[in-house]
Amino acid sequence: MDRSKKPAAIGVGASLPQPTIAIKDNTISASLPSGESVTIHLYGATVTSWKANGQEQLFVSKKAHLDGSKPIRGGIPLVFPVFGPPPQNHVTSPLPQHGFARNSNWEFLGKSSSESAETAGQEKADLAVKLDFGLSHTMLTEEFRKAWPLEFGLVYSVTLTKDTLETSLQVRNEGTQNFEFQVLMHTYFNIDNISNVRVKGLDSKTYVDKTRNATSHTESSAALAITEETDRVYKELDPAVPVIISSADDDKPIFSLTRKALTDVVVWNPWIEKAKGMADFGPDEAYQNMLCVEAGAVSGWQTLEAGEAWEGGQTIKSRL
Ligand SMILES: O=P(O)(O)OC[C@H]1O[C@H](O)[C@H](O)[C@@H](O)[C@@H]1O
Repeated sequence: MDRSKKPAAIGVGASLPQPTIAIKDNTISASLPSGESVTIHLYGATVTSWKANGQEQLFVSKKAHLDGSKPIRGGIPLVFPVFGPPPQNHVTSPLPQHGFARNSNWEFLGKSSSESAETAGQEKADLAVKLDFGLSHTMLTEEFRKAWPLEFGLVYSVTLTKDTLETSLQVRNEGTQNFEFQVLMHTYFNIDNISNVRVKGLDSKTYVDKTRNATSHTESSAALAITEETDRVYKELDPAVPVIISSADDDKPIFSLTRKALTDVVVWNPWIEKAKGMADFGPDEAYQNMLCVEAGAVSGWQTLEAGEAWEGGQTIKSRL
């Protein structure tokens, strides 16, 4: 990891309340003076808490392993360089499901804060704190390095503002040959009750239904209700158009999700039987309190030439 690229503090007004950072037990937390906070485990650079409007916005299973023995079941695990079970006869074939990023130890590169000059001292909405995390091929376990022997650098940035959480990933090819990758931000949203939410913004989009032998369909619902096991990869979405989790009662948005360079969106809920079957998912009925809406580039492969960089990300707005 090139440490000379550490982020610098920018535009910090000395007299204004500033974000605070706490580093404890392999987790990094940042809080804004207005009360919002975010926590990231270095294991997987997994965001495990995002509090806004006085409420936890992310779902984490009560049985999640937080000791680095297994990818964390909840929050925002980062999927890289392959989504799902790797295909056969591919460079990613020896890797586990969803790759190695979510089960590797990342390093904390530092934080930066910013506040727009026009609003400084008046409107705190623009105060932002950005935490950067790095993972490179030299940091992987020997097993993962053997399984994916390519030279890469990842910088994952988590930015908290009063109303949003942004996660973005930069992938650098530091080797001498091209490589292919997939990436996905596997966000587990915390919801009151699955029967009371709808997913909007998928209407007329083509999706692959992984619960029905990966068959292709076209979404006909403008407000998708989740009433059974759901595992769908929606393709070719305009990243600038939000996908919205809304309330079925009053149609108000609960979360909205815009993306950069991530044109696929996965919608996943394990429902009753699958939830029971996952040893790290609990309690069993918690499938009612979560919905994964995952921004990714997973239906094809991104090709990155030697020396080149790629960047993609998501911005989540909560309880608008
Ligand atoms: O159990 P995991 O490896 O964490 O995967 C959890 C889920 O991730 C994605 O949403 C996939 O589309 C699902 O097929 C998978 O079951």
